[in-house]
Amino acid sequence: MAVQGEAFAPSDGNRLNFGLVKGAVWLRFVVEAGSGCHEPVFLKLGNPFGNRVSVFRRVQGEGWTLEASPLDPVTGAGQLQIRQAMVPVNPLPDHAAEYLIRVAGPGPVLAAPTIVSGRGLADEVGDRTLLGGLLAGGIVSLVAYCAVLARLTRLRGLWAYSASALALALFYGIASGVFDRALLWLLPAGQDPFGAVQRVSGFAVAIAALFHWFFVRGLLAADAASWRKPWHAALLFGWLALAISLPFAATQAIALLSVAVTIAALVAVAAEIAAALRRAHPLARATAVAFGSLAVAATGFVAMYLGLLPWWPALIHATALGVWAEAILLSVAVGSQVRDLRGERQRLAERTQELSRLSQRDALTGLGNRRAYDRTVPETLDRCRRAGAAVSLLVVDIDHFKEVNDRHGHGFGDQVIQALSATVTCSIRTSDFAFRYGGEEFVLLLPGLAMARALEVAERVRSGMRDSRRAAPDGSQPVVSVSVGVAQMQPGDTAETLFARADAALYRAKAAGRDRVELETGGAGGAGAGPSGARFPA
Ligand SMILES: Nc1nc2c(ncn2[C@@H]2O[C@H](COP(=O)(O)OP(=O)(O)OP(=O)(O)O)[C@@H](O)[C@H]2O)c(=O)[nH]1
Repeated sequence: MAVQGEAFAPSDGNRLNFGLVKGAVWLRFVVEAGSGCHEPVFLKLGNPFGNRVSVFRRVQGEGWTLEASPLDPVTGAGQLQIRQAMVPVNPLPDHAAEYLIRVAGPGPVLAAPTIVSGRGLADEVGDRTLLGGLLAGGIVSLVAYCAVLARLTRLRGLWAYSASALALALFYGIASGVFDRALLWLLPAGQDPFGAVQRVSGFAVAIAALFHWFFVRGLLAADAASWRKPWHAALLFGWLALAISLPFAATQAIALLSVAVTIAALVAVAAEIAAALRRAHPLARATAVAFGSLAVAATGFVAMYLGLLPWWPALIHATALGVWAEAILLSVAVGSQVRDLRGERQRLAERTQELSRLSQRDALTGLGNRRAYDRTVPETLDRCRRAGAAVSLLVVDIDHFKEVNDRHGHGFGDQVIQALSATVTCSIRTSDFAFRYGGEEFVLLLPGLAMARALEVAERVRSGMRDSRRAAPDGSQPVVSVSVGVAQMQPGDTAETLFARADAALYRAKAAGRDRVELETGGAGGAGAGPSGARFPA
């Protein structure tokens, strides 16, 4: 290849691409004498996969000399990078110079020679710094994003996703040369940087694929804990241990292992998605589309790398786009799942509230049941005691209810219970409480009412019940009466002692002939401490 003076102008028009060739590629070019270019010009051998480049130079009339290896980062004085051989091609004013360049590597060889000016080279370094910045920013934001999402959704698999993204970023960083300096710095003296590039990138892809599998498992697994099986961790740590011993391992073996692990992990991901699709997991389809887009791009990239497809740099970006497409699709899917979960939580909260309300209601009368009684009475007594307010408790029991049932049937008995409930509800204020304590026994809790007013309420219930009539199945309108026992809270009273005194009063009302109101006769916890009993005969 002869480089003419006018062809020195760096432009994309000078880009030659020899594609992927197995073995070695030899390039020969001549720089003619006095070509009149004074700006430093370089032949850049784009060589993204870390092949070896040797440059031989011959000035007119002399023998071939091996240029200081352009791949030696030390002697290259900043012009040489691991995968970019920069060969200075400025012609001598009087002599033509001839160059022979050999590009070779253990795998496919790519040689894409480009003429760049010194300024172009500086721009390229700037571009690379920008790319490095974007990559670093992208990684940090992706990890932060995954952390926030993981916290919000409690989907642990998202940590695996950010680990996968980190590993993939490592691959891209290495493939694009962003991490060259770091890699050279880390590499023990005497180690082959090209082999290291291949091994580290192979490892990075395999680790990305492994973490991807963990992520998809975490996302789609039927049993949330199953993805954390110990052998997953063992696999991962085994792999990391291999990665640590990287510089000492054989390149070919490691490359093969990397490919095997990558393929196995990708097959596992596909199997996971297929199983989730069969189970109709809500995220299965989005994951299939997302993973599919990444898989198509990555397959194209690998095919290109293996020489099955023509070299097309855009495919590298397609893989990056695949990653982003996956990230976006999964975000949308996870977001919609979060929305569904929020809705579900809201519905559950409402249902729980409803159930808790129902669990404290008596089905026949709609009044508070025994559970509501047990919750409300101690609380109310406490509140009234602290406020220094009086509180009275009434126990109301239907007289001869067994007889009512026996004579007129249980249906009619139920109607009587409902009638008592209605009478009770009409006789108290909204701030009072009424409970169906047991079968035909009701309890009224009247905060703020002392004995005299409580008696009035009790009497209202008793007379109201007596006056209310309903037709029995036999056409008669039997009178159904109730007996009431009344007690007022005394210092030291508990719900139990207060109830016991009201119940004792009720017992006396029953004993005295029923259809009457009886007051307590004892004080808190026993006899003699309270107001004296009173009787309201029918
Ligand atoms: N119809 C109906 N009957 C009930 C219900 N709950 C309890 N009972 C009945 O109420 C009756 C209560 O009878 P007892 O405890 O002997 O009392 P009583 O017959 O009212 O006699 P005294 O209380 O002494 O006047 C029983 O026959 C129970 O079956 C209910 O929800 N519906």
